[in-house]
Amino acid sequence: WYHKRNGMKNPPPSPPSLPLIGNLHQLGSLPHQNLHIMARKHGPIMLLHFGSLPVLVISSADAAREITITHDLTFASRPVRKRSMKISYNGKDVVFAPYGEDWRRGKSIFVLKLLSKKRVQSYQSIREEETALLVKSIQECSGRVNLSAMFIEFTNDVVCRSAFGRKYSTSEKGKRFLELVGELSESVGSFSVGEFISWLSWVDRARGFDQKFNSDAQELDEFLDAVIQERIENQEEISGENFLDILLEISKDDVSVDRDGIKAILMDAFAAGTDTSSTFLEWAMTELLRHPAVMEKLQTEVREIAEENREITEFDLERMHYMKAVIKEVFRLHPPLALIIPRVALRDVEIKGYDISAGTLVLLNEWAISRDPVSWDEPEEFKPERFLNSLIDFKGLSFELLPFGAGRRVCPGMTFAVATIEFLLATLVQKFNWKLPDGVEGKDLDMTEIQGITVHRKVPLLALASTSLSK
Ligand code: HEM
Repeated sequence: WYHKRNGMKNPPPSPPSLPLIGNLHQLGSLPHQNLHIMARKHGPIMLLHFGSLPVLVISSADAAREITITHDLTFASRPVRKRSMKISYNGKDVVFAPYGEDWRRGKSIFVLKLLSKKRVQSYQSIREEETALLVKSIQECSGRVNLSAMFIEFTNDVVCRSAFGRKYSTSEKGKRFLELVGELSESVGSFSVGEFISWLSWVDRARGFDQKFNSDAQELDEFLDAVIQERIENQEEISGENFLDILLEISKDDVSVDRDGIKAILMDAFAAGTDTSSTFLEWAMTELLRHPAVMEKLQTEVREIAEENREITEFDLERMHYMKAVIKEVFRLHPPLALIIPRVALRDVEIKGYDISAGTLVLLNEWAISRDPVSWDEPEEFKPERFLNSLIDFKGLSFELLPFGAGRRVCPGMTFAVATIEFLLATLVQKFNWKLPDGVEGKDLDMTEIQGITVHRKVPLLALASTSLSK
């Protein structure tokens, strides 16, 4: 019915669907896992329907290349949805902006001005200071360390200092700001019934979703406005060394970067840059605690390159080849954005012989791609060694590993995120020995996932740390 209506000659295989709701009921609470199961039966290029909206689900490296490189321009846009438009100031940001002039301008600000290699190096002192603070809190913790909570605070502080030049996690207002960013991004990321089935939009209204979303968005807007206003009124505080100062500087010459544009870009940095990195760190420590032999090998490498009490340098990190392999393996098994931020087809196109119509929503299931047995031996096993003599990287050219996406919409925060993650992870294994509390063995560690903005651990990760001298 759907296909006939859309006039498609050869649509991709589709699982059976229900009238009116399509396949929405099959997504469950962990859509990436359920879509993975469905793709095993129907193939790596699969067509679903959310309400009447056609949704293409991609689950292999080969098909991902078609979307992100071969037909990059056709799939360079994001769907225009009510909620994402609201928090992105009508697409004045980068993450949710439809393909066009605003997106291009915003993306080049991220790539060239806020997150260039040189600029990321200039944030090194922030990474060092925040890592030292985390080490200190672990040393002061007499019992179990809640690593999940610590990683969230750490990444929030690193992004906050890089974005605003100061931390907000200590004030009540600041804490509320971070909470709002989390809640709003999560609700944009979830599949709300009313967005796909317009006659059911009363369900969202009746549940109070819309009202809460709008009042949260307003509160967040007021916070950002106040921060910007304060900076404008205290010109002497402008250092030019954080996102806000750089954006204010750009807005002097470029009228298109107005107040809303600045707020939208700042919002992106928090929505896209905090939970992604803390989720990664949480899974990295989880896998190391589950695999003591990998932990030991990593500690040996790190401690040989940077002896115990010496601070690790960026030059040291470059020589830590095993650590880089561990990081790739964690990204492979636990991509923080398991379903890459949705794209949309701008025109009719043929993918591997299948007809895709303009307006189709595209979901790249990175979780499925990086577990595909066609690309990976023993895909469910955590084996960093697989990367030691391999050219596969996560920079967007190896389609079997795309935690940061690829093509025009690739993540501009990769260098920033990897610098933060590498430095913290190396320091944590250099300075401490780790084990699970209460005699829990690695193999018994609860690995249940939960879908928020990212796919993170359902149960917080608790661990015991001892200084590496007391092995
Ligand atoms: C481990 C950390 C991170 C992961 C796994 C991650 C992953 C991703 C992914 C998968 C996308 C979508 C790419 C696509 O559609 O092909 C994306 C987009 C984006 N990310 Fe990241 N990201 C991370 C950190 C960051 C950081 C630290 C920032 C900024 C401070 C950032 C800013 C953005 C922006 C602005 C976009 C939108 C790009 C566009 O639509 O053109 N990300 N990220």
